[in-house]
Amino acid sequence: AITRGVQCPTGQVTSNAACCALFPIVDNILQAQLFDGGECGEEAHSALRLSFHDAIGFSVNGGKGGGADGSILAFNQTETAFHANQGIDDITDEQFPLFQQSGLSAGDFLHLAAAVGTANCPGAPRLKFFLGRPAPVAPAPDLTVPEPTDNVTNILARFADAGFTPEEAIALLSSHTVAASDVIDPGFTGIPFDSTPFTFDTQVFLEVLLKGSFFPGDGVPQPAEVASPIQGEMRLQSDFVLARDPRTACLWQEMINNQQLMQTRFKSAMAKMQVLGQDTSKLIDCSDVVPVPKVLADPIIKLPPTFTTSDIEVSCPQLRLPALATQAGPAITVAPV
Ligand code: HEM
Ligand SMILES: [Ca+2]
Repeated sequence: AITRGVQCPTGQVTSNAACCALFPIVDNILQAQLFDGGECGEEAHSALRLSFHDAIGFSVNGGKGGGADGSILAFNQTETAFHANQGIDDITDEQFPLFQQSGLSAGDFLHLAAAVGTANCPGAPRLKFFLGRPAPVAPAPDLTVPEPTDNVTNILARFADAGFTPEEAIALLSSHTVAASDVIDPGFTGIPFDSTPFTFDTQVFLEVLLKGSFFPGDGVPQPAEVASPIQGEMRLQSDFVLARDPRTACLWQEMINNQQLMQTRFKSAMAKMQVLGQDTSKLIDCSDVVPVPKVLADPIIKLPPTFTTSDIEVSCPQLRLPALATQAGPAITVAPV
């Protein structure tokens, strides 16, 4: 095979010499320090969420923020005070000194961190990374980040204003397969959104559609949540309504047990999101610095123990549900992450 590209002083091959500087940042700053040696843990999850909360501060109609520019990191005092960014100061606090050490712009550092953190989650697609975002000029204004109490009309309108179709919005929500809540339920942290918060599988699309009966933490329903199917799991109201609304139900349901579809759609929606508001003609494709995620040995998902297909609240009747087996054993409780 012909090797195209350049060999870096550190040994790796990349398409552009400008990308060589990123390998030591990926290995020594992101993987070794931020992600505890390459884990799909709390920091990887939060780095992915942060890329969304940064990028979505944008409007195709103008008048909002700079999009995927790192403003939430550079101007963290301002943006972390917004209600929708509650709890996100944990990850901006961790990233800020590492960003300063890296020599990258805030946007490049934050969006590289999201791509690398996601790559630590088995089953994830290998996200792209483009280098060269200028320093952000100002914080994003408040009220650009969707809230879990928002209705479907408002959520889709905000995504559309930022340039995303409903299909892309649902694709981006694949991220809730590696996610947990720290602030919805007062006094309880790390409450996962599906039973496999360390695996980038399609389990979340299934579990959000199952009949719900539990509230995690102290068991008191909060305004942002609705009953979940599994003890210890949280179901966001926004995920619940998006999974059932005629405008998005089929986009949601077709992800169930379709690892390939989820990966393809998530990868392309993330590629768009991570350069939102940027002049892409000035960016360099450094995607080959992103680690290759582990492939799932078995991407075929199962219903949680005791559930059957009749517990699925089918909301897209025109689409046939995949045949799913049920995991053996008694009802499970999911542990905090
Ligand atoms: C309708 C849009 C969305 C809403 C309403 C929403 C809401 C939330 C909420 C309330 C949390 C829990 C925060 C906490 O209690 O700590 C959360 C976590 C998370 N969200 Fe979203 N989200 C949305 C879209 C997205 C998108 C587009 C992404 C990424 C592309 C994303 C990635 C994540 C991740 C990875 C977490 C877990 C963070 C962690 O475990 O530390 N979300 N989301
Ligand atoms: Ca999962």
